[in-house]
Amino acid sequence: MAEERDCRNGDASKAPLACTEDGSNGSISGLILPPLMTIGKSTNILWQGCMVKREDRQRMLNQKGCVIWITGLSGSGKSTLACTLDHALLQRGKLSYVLDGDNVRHGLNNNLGFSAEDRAENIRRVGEVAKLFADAGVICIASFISPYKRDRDACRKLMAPGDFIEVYMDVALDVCEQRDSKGLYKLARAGKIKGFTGVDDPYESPQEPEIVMKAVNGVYATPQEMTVQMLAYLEDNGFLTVGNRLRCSHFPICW
Ligand SMILES: Nc1ncnc2c1ncn2[C@@H]1O[C@H](COP(=O)(O)OS(=O)(=O)O)[C@@H](OP(=O)(O)O)[C@H]1O
Ligand SMILES: Nc1ncnc2c1ncn2[C@@H]1O[C@H](COP(=O)(O)OP(=O)(O)O)[C@@H](O)[C@H]1O
Repeated sequence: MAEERDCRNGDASKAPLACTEDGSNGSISGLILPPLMTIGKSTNILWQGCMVKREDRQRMLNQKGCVIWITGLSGSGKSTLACTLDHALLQRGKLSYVLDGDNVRHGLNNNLGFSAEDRAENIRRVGEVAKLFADAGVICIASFISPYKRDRDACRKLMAPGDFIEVYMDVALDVCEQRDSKGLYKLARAGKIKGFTGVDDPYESPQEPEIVMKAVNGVYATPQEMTVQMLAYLEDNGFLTVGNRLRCSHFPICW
């Protein structure tokens, strides 16, 4: 006989053992069970909650998790800004983590190329990973070309309003091409790389990014100046302090 379990408390040890074919697990011996869900190709699944919440982690870290999404052409300075900001936050005792296009494509996304479909899937996965980092209370800095507005907007929608900070590196193509730190533009112009963003693949500029990094009187800000601007934004919008530090007495059991 199947053991009866209740999953209402979000406790792994109490996961439901039975379900009906219509996706609900119905009622077993009078227990009212929450409905099982179908998410994409996953059937009969339930959200598993834990006692420790995002707010608790944020109070422990004294910061608010968020996603800083840096978008722009190759060579526009995304990675440089991401790493400089990451370093500055560390020095302030804040926990951040950089997700960078090149790096993520070494592992999680090493089965993806640069077709429109693969770029969309790349950004979808990264958006989900970034959301998990933010849920962990981390300031997640995502640095991706992310050329399509629809894909970026889908990532924004994963987050609570205000927690997705889109930063547009508005750097002219010819400037990026002059920098060409990896020699990729040269290869693209020579026809040795097909579908290179800005050369023979599109880049859709953000319409309403939270922050735009662009030239003023023809001069681009340094990565350090941009980092100062980013820190001010995070400070002004309450991401660097939550006050009310976490205490053990907050929980029913103090370990
Ligand atoms: N065809 C093509 N188009 C654009 N970029 C290319 C391409 N092929 C390789 N690369 C290198 O891959 C880096 C971009 O990866 P991303 O994951 O950020 O791209 S995307 O968001 O999925 O469009 C990009 O890194 P960055 O220069 O840091 O942007 C390039 O080094
Ligand atoms: N604000 C800036 N001003 C001038 N050069 C920059 C700036 N930011 C980055 N660079 C240089 O431009 C090149 C590309 O920067 P990178 O951060 O790798 O861009 P992306 O990640 O967008 O491809 C590197 O050589 C970097 O040193």
